[in-house]
Amino acid sequence: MLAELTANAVADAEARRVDRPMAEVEAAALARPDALDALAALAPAAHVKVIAEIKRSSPSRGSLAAIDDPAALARTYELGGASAISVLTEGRKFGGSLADLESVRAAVSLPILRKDFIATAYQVFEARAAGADMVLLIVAALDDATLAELYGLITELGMTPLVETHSAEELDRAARIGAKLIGVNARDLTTFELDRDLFGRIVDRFPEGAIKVAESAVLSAADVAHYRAAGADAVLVGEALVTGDPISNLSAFLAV
Ligand SMILES: O=P(O)(O)OC[C@@H](O)[C@@H](O)c1c[nH]c2ccccc12
Repeated sequence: MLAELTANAVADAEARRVDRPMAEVEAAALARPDALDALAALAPAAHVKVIAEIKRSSPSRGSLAAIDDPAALARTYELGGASAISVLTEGRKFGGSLADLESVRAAVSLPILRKDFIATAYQVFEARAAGADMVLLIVAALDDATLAELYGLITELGMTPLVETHSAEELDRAARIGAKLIGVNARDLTTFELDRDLFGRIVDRFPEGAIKVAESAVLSAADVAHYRAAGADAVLVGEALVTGDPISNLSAFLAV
């Protein structure tokens, strides 16, 4: 499943590249104002930080919300106290696009994550050209050489990689490339199974000083409290915010 999602995302990017060659995207990326400092925005604090996600659907959960105006939802997230915004740009299974990210960029001043299945330099330049400040790198989808290469390119462009893991071994791989912002996804992207306790089981393997993000399966303040008690600096929340009332959910999550 993860391999297929990644192969399809790369194929879609290659199709876009026919109309918009690398040189053009690279120039657009370099013409953007500097990326925002996501490490500062998500730094450990006395309260948990929320990365609020814009996601229309997912392969595991099906259709979630229409989200006709992603910019308006992003503004709501910002007003509600989110520290960063995640925009799913994958089109086939998640219903997102780079245009969503661009419209969110124009609407908020929070750091924005391009959430997609990134495996090529072209996709990284696309992210920056659309205004992203962070790019997701899923360790399970990348070999060590590609992971290191994309990590380097993202940082060179002034952005912050969010390195996503789903096991102690993957956390070690993230540590080895010097990742400073690391997520543990409760959902296994190869089987879609959920394991809310994974974060707590492997939290000790986070490298010193890295920001700890718990991803997925936050439906209530109790889930946030569960991750916070296990040591999460931030939680990445999608479904609960796109299907419920974002303001009241955010305020409940931030009160943990
Ligand atoms: O909707 P949830 O359960 O709150 O999860 C959000 C986020 O963690 C999830 O969308 C996600 C985590 N890692 C991913 C990688 C690709 C696509 C999606 C994801």
